[in-house]
Amino acid sequence: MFGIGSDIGIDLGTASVLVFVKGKGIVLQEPSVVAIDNNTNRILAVGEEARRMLGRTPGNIVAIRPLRDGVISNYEMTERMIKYFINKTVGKKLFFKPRIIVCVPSGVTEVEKRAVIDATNEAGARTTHIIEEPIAAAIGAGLDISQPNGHMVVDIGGGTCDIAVISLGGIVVSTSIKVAGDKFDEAIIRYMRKKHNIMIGERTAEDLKINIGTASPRKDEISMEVRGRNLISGLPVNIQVSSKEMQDALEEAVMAIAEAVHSVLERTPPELAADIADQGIIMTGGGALLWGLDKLISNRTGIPVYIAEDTVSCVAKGTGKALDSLHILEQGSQNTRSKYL
Ligand SMILES: Nc1ncnc2c1ncn2[C@@H]1O[C@H](COP(=O)(O)OP(=O)(O)OP(=O)(O)O)[C@@H](O)[C@H]1O
Repeated sequence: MFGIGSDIGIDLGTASVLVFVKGKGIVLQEPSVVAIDNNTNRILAVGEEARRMLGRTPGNIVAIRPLRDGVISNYEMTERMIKYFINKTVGKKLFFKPRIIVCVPSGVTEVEKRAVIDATNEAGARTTHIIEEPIAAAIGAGLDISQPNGHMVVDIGGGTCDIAVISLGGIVVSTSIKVAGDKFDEAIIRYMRKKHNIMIGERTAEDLKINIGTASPRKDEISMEVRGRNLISGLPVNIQVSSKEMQDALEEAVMAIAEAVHSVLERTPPELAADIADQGIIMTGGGALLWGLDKLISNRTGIPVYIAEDTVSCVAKGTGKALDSLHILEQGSQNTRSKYL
């Protein structure tokens, strides 16, 4: 539990929730999962505990991911999850209420933002501000976005890939596509079924992606052995998979991301495009670690691409850093402001 009144930043992600407390850093990182009893609608567990229950529960208990594909798919559960994580961080009895910034996926609507603000206020916040994911990612990557200078951020998470051009603290051009880490895993599962007649699970697909996944050709081919179930015999089998195969499996998904980056650049005002060409494109989020994705985007756009340091916690760190500028946010309209400056 933390210093009463400490300001808090929350990265409300599709895959996980990270909580940042001013002066302490990241204090909580848990999966965005809620387990409920279907009969009574009572919450049984949240976060890591709920994820451990996945696949190990009787029929009346279900584990829900309240945020899916970068949008809030279950309103009530999202509210309850936010309250749970805030209480876990600061405790229920607050003498001085904290100010809280919540970073929401970019696909979230104004109505959903309002719901997040209400839930956060109800959980004990003095004031709540919403910050958009690309802005938080840019701040977390160490960019000075307050200047009249164009930066391009490509944040690839689990559910969405958010591409934004930022200048003077605001988003000038952006897009969000539902092609990111989860879609890479699905593409690998489909490939294994079609090419090898083998069914593999999500965890195995993610292992393949992380270990031998490839977005642009590798000089030295690598391979990995995985276990799956043969769809014809129904029996478990081991199979050797190569990085070239992974490149084929992932081609469509990674090209969709490269095309989306290209289309945002086409819509970017010329002065800002020139700044980006000089400084390069910054990639953040776990999906940015896919081997060769930086090179693929660089080849498609002709602009150098850099992966941010500590890319997975960039958004949470950026939300935390934005706490230092709360006074600027508070000069704006209370509780509804979504711009950084
Ligand atoms: N080394 C790696 N190579 C490829 N992918 C990776 C690697 N490490 C993590 N990932 C992928 O990154 C994704 C999670 O990224 P991140 O934690 O940034 O998502 P999130 O912020 O919760 O999601 P969203 O931004 O969509 O709300 C997962 O799909 C995971 O498999």
